[in-house]
Amino acid sequence: MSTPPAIELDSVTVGYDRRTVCRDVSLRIADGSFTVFIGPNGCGKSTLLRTIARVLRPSEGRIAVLGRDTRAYSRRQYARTVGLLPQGIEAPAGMTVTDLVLRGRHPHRSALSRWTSQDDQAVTDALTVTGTAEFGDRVLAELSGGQRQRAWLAMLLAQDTPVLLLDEPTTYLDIAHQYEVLDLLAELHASGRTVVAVLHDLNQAARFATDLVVLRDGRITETGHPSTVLTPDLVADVFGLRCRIVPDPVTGTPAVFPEPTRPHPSLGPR
Ligand SMILES: Nc1ncnc2c1ncn2[C@@H]1O[C@H](COP(=O)(O)OP(=O)(O)OP(=O)(O)O)[C@@H](O)[C@H]1O
Repeated sequence: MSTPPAIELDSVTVGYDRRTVCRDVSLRIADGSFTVFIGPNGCGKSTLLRTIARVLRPSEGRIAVLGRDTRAYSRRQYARTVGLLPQGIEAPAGMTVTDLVLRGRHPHRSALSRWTSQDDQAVTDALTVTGTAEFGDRVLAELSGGQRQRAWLAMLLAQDTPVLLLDEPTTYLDIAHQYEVLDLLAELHASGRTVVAVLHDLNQAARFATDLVVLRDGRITETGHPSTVLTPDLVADVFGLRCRIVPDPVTGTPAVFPEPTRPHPSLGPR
């Protein structure tokens, strides 16, 4: 029997109050893929990710995760299966990094169960790999944006789910920490997890994704491997940007170089 997709959307329509954002979206995200959603601001990337995470409820259509309708999961079962790193979340006042990461273990424990060595290990590992152990005792509100982002990522890792959804996980991070996080996601992907992320940087998307999903105006316009999807025509069409695409000298994946959007004296004649 073939493996079911990690995530399957069947004619999903979703939005806010009476405003529809994504209409009739169907998509299969392969189990074990590293899928990246790209598209212009406001096209519905976060909305779709939050719908998969069950934060938003589709008005039409259905979503299945690991072959099972998402409505059939209990809250706890879903939190053990799908982890979400949302955008712009606030932690409760006074919460420390370690408190936050401990919360990642909640779905794995019942009210009566004891804290196990497995819980301990998951928390320690999450703090270590995200480089947050050194400020584990500090209050989140007093950290820099990048430190806070890594703390939320540590919580997600402690949750230890087979499916990870990440909405712009590199926001606030300096370039070294961006690549550390992306390399960490690549490692999680290599260990068999399904990673689905929203990224704005097309070069990073092309470097890390096994599959790109291109959205525009709440609809999917293209899906596939970055080397076939990412073309100058697609970038012009979807983002309205003229560009050249050359192989990334490090990885050979497509790298996007924009043409100037207005005359720029320092560029000289070409
Ligand atoms: N809570 C909300 N209530 C009402 N409308 C919303 C809400 N959140 C988002 N929207 C609207 O839904 C549309 C899609 O937003 P969404 O955040 O999904 O886009 P996005 O592709 O993730 O954008 P960005 O790249 O700017 O993060 C936008 O027009 C936005 O204004």
